[in-house]
Amino acid sequence: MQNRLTIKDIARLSGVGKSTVSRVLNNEENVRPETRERVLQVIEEHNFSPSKSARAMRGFSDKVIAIVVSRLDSPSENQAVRAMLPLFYQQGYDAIVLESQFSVERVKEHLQVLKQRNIDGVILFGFTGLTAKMLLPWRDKLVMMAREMPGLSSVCYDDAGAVQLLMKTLLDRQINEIGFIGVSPRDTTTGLKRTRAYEECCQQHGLAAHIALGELTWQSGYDLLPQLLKHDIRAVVCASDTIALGAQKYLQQQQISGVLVCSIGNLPLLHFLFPESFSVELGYGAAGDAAARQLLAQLDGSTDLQQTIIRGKLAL
Ligand SMILES: O=P(O)(O)OC[C@H]1O[C@H](O[C@H]2O[C@H](CO)[C@@H](O)[C@H](O)[C@H]2O)[C@H](O)[C@@H](O)[C@@H]1O
Repeated sequence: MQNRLTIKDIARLSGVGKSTVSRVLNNEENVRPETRERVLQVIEEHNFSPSKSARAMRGFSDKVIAIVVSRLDSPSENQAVRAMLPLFYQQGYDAIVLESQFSVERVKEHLQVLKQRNIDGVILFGFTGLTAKMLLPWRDKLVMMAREMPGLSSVCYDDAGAVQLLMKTLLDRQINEIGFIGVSPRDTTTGLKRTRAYEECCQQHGLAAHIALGELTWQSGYDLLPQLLKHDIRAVVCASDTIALGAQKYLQQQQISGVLVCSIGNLPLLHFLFPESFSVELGYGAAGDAAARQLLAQLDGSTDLQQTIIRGKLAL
C-alpha cells in the first residue's frame, strides 16, 4: 500500500506543493532546508519509491530505455516499437517514448534531458540532418533505426530492393506503364533511394518514368495520383503504404478501374480496405526486434557495434 503513494500524496502529507516534492526528488537547490527535511522524512516514513520511468526522469539510473520516434502516428514505427517493448520488459527495462517530428533541435534537446536523467539506452529513429557529432557521444548506448551512421549501431531497411521487388512483380505481369509516388529526395532513404530505384528500373527496361513527389501522408497519395493518371499508367508504385491508402481512395472515389496500386510497408489496414493492392513487407517488426536485441547486448557488454540491414519480402 505504501509503495502506491504518489508524488501528490507525499506533497499533501508534507504540506507542500507537488513541484516542491519534485524539486526534492531532483535534488534541486531551491528548496528551504527545513522543507526538504520534512519532505524527505515523509518519503522515508512511507517508504515511497517513484515508478521506474518517473525515477529515471528525475535522475536515478533505474533500467530505463528511451525510444525517440519521428512521428507518434507512424504505422511503420509503431510496428517496430511494438516488437521492441517485450524484449526490454523481459530484461527488466521500462521504456519511455519521445517524438522528434524530424527536428534535429528536438533530438538535441531530448538527448540533453536523457543525459541529465542518466537514461540507460536509446533507440533513435534517424532522419536527414542528424550528425555524427551529436550522436557519437552515445555510441555505446544507442541504436539508430532506418539510417546508417559510421561509428553507430543501426538497423536499416533495403529501400532500393523493395522497389525492385515491386517493379519486377509488375513487369512479370506484363504491366509496363508504371508511375511512382514518393517523397522529397531530401529524405535520403524513403525519398531518394526509393525514387532512384524506380528510375533505374525504368531506365533498365526502357520504360517511361512518371514521378510525383509529396509527403509521407495518405493525403499526398490522394492529391498526386491524378497527375500520374494523365499518362495512362496501369500501375502505381507508392513509396509507402500510407501514401498508397490515399491513392487507392482516389481510385475508389473516382470509380477508376484498371490501375493497380502497390507499395512498401505491408500495413494491415491497407490490405483490409483494399485487398487488391499488394506490398513489400519491409520488416518493421523484425527491425524492432533486431534493434532491441542489439541495444540490450551493447548494454550488457556482450557485443560490438553493428550495422544490420533487414531484407524485405513480397506480401501478395
Ligand atoms: O507511413 P509510415 O508507416 O510512417 O511509413 C513511412 C516511412 O516511415 C519511415 O521513414 C521515415 O522515418 C524514418 C525514421 O523512422 C526516416 O529515416 C525516413 O527518412 C522517413 O522517411 C520508414 O523507415 C519507411 O520505411 C516508411 O516507408
